[in-house]
Amino acid sequence: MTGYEIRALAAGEERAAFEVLGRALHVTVTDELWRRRAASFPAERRFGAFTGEQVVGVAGSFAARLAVPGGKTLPAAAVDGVAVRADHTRRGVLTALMAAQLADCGRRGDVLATLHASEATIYGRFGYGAATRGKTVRITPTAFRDDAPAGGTVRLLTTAEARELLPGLYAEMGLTRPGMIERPEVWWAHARERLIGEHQVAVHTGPRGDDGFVLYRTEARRTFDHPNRGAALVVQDLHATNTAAAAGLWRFLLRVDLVSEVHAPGRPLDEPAGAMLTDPRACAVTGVDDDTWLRLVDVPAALAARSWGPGEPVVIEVTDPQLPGNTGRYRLSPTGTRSTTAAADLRVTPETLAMLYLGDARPSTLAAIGRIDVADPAALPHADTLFVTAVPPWCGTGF
Ligand SMILES: CC(=O)SCCNC(=O)CCNC(=O)[C@H](O)C(C)(C)COP(=O)(O)OP(=O)(O)OC[C@H]1O[C@@H](n2cnc3c(N)ncnc32)[C@H](O)[C@@H]1OP(=O)(O)O
Repeated sequence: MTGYEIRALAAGEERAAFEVLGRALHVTVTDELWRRRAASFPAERRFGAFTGEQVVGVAGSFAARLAVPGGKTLPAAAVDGVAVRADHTRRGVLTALMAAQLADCGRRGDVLATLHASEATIYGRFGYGAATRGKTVRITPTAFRDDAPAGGTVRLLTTAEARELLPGLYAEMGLTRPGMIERPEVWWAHARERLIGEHQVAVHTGPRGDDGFVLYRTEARRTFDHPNRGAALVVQDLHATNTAAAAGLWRFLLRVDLVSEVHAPGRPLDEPAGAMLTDPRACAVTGVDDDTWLRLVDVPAALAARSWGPGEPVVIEVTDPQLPGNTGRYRLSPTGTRSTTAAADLRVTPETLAMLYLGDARPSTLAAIGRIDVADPAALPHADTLFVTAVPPWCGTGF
C-alpha cells in the first residue's frame, strides 16, 4: 500500500473521521447527529488513514475489561467505528489500520480485542474469530407455565431515571458470562442517546434489590387491512442476574397491552424464555448469528487467565504472522497453561484459537472441517473438554 499515512487521530479531526464512518455505513451525518455523538467518538484510541490532510479511513476502540471462562476479566480493546471511504477501498487501507491498532493494543497491555463485524468476511484475516453467538427469538404473547420462576416487581423508568440508574446497575450486576464486557462512560455516552424518545426501560426488583433491566421499543403493526394488530415490541438490551429476574422481565414484556409479537435479537444461545411458556412453540428461534469476534492480542496472558475443564494435557501450536510474539507452543491442562517445546498435538491459527477461547466452538468440530491441523487425534477429546465452558459465551453489549 502506498500513499497513505496511518496515524493516531488528532484532536479536531474527529468530525471528519466520523463523516467517513457515516458515509461508509450509509448514515447522513448532520450537525445534530454529530452534536449527539461527539462525546462517544473521541480521538483517543482512534487511528486514521490520510491522503495529505484528508482522512479516508478510520478504526477506533475503547478500553473495556472482558470476562473469560472461570470469571477473571482481562483488559480488552472494544473495536468500533471501522470504515474506509468508498473511493479508497480494496487498496489495503483497512489492513494498515488493523496493523496499527493491534500494535497499539499490545503497547497498551490489552490482552484481547473484540468487535461486532458488519460482515463476517472481513476480520478473520486479521486474526479475529467469531467467539460468541446470539439467537433471535420471536415470541407470540402467551401464558407462562405455573412452575416458571416468579416473584419480584417490575417498574418503568422515566428517561432521566434510566440515564441515571442503568450504568450503575449494569456495573453492579457484574460480568456473569464469558464474553461479557464492561460498559465504560464512553459507551454510555452513546447509549444514553438511545434513552431519549422511543425506547423504554423497565427494571426488575427482587429480594436483594434491582437485579435486571430491559430496554425496548415498540413499532406499530396496524394497517388499514389489520387495524387490530397493535404493535411489535423489540428488545434492545436485557440483562438479569438470576432466572427469577429474567422471568419477571419476560412476563412484563409479554403482557404489554396491544403487542402482537416480541422480537429479541442477539439473546444468549441458552436463553430460557421459550421453556417458561405453556406453549414453547410460541417462542420461535428465527436466527442464530455471530455476536462478537475476538482477537487474542497476548496469547500467553489470555491462555493463562482462563480456567480449563477436565482432560489430559494438550499441546497447541499457534502461528501468528501479524503478532509474531504469540507464535509458540502452549501446554493446556486443567491446572493451567505454560509455554513448552514439546511436540504439538494441534496446530491452530489465531482465528481458530479465538473461536475456541471463550468456549463457543469445539476443537473436534473445527478439526473435522479442516480448520485445525491435527498431529495427534487422541488429543481432540481432551481439547474438547478442556475448552468447554459451563454456559455458552455471550457479549450482550452492542458497540
Ligand atoms: C468493528 C466495525 O466497525 S465493523 C464495520 C466495518 N465497516 C464497514 O462495513 C463499512 C463499509 N466497508 C468499508 O468501509 C470497507 O470496505 C472495509 C473497512 C470493510 C474494508 O476496507 P478496505 O480498505 O477495502 O480493506 P483492505 O483493502 O485492507 O482489504 C484487505 C482484504 O480484505 C478484503 N476485504 C475487505 N473488505 C471486505 C469485505 N467487506 N468483504 C470481503 N472481503 C473484504 C479485501 O478484498 C482484501 O483481500 P485481499 O487481501 O485478499 O486482497
